[in-house]
Amino acid sequence: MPTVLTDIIDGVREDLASRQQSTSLADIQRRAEAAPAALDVMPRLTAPGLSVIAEVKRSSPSRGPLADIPDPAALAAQYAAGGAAAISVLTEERRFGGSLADLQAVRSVVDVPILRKDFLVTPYQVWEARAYGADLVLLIVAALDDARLGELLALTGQLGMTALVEVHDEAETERAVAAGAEVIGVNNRDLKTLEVDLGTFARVAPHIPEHCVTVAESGIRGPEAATDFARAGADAVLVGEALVTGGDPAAAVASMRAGR
Ligand SMILES: O=P(O)(O)OC[C@@H](O)[C@@H](O)c1c[nH]c2ccccc12
Repeated sequence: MPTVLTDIIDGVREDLASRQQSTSLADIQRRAEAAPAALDVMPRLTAPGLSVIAEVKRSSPSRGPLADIPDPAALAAQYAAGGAAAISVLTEERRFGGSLADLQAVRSVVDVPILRKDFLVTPYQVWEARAYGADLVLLIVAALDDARLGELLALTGQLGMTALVEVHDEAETERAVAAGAEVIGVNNRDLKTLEVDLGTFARVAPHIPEHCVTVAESGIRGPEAATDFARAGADAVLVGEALVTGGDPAAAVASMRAGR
């Protein structure tokens, strides 16, 4: 049955096919191997207090255009100044207005770990993430079967990166854990319908084992909400819209970190 998620992935696969025409897998692998080693995000995510993963996000299918962001590197530098544990850069073009050029631009100015936020369904995209300087990749359980999830998770580790494995319910959490996920993000937004239910995190988080890092994602408006998620078990929050639409991104990140 087609869902918003399958529609997005259809577009992602088309764009991927055209990139693969101009850059072979061997070429992208060479670039990945020549890139400086990936940064280890784990010490930052397991440090005491609430970590903030701050997102560079221009628009989204559910909310439409959010912010122009003519200079994603400047925004990322502000996030870093506010103490972001990692910076998420959307690279999906059609629905989120992102690009690999944004990832590259952010990489050139910050030395905090960077997450490639996209709909990764093939090994090529994982190599590509590393070639453009990513330290983490998003793997969405709802978009992958068990074999693919395991394959992409293993490749991510081989390339020295960390996977943020995204779930939305208990069954997906079990699949993520069985695949060996170490960092699990609970998305409050259902990617099949785009609806946000802020109660999702509190329902799903108890099913995440203690040894995993737990991230609350989507719909987090401010420091009070961040504190609520921390109390409900989040080690980190992933925030986009509230940071790109608020006045002072560095101060906004800092205030969310204070919520613990
Ligand atoms: O802008 P928000 O509501 O703060 O959400 C950020 C992030 O959680 C959201 O962008 C996101 C979570 N999972 C995703 C998967 C694909 C694209 C985007 C996302």
